[in-house]
Amino acid sequence: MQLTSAETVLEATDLSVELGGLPVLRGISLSVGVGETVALLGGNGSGKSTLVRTVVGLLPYQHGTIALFGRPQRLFRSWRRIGYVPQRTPVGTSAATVREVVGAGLLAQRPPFLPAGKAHRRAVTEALEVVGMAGRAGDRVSWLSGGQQQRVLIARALVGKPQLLILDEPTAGVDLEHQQVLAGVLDRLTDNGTAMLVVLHEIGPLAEQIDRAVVLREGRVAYQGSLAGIPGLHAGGHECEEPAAPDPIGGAILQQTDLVRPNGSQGNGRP
Ligand SMILES: Nc1ncnc2c1ncn2[C@@H]1O[C@H](COP(=O)(O)OP(=O)(O)OP(=O)(O)O)[C@@H](O)[C@H]1O
Repeated sequence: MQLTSAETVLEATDLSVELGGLPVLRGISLSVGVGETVALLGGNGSGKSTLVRTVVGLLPYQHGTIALFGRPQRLFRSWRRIGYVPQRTPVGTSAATVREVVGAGLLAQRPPFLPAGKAHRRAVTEALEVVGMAGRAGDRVSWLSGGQQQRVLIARALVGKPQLLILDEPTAGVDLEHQQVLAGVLDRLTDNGTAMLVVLHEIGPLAEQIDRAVVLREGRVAYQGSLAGIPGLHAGGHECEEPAAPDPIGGAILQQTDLVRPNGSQGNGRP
């Protein structure tokens, strides 16, 4: 189904999530429109993965609403319109080939009990070409490095040509060259109207295409606005020239160390 550019693809309103009886997300409101790229930032344990996992229905929420393509999440059935790359998933023990893993991203679009047809195989090859892994299509994923496995998972999310792409730290463990390739790919997708919600620790080469940043702190939205408006943010080594005053939401003051630690070493734990 075609969407007009005015449409909101994802809208979360006043969302609260408890895990293990403790609040993890509190009063989160966030939206992503057609062709828009929203970066989700924040320190370790601030709730980024919990938010995206809740949006894709992997975790329940206790309060608020989520709408996907204009429908309440509980009534939403067109999951093929959404591509999701979870945070660094170990696939190292799997005997599946690269082609099979990427092809799994098309299962929902294939008639049951029929072998993959030409169009299916072409789509898989194209998705692998996008991430520079077509030459490894027949290899077991367990033979690949962590960064290569990550690129395969990105291909799996891309293969169904989703209209909303949710990526949880897609560049973690991916070398700079392939981060740049990925940035180019995502840029072309947004030009074609794909909406993106991307969890990032380091902005890196994706900085250019981020339309809006949402910063979480202790399970709340601490800032929402341009990347340049985040004080002291280093976007892949490029310091913002004139960091504007933050637009704190909920009175939170941002600290750079909360945003761009590459190795996730500082944990502020559960809010
Ligand atoms: N299943 C769970 N049960 C209880 N607590 C959980 C569960 N999953 C996550 N948490 C807690 O929720 C908080 C937020 O975790 P989350 O993984 O969303 O953070 P994050 O911002 O993605 O962190 P990171 O940048 O380190 O990946 C953490 O304190 C975490 O311990």
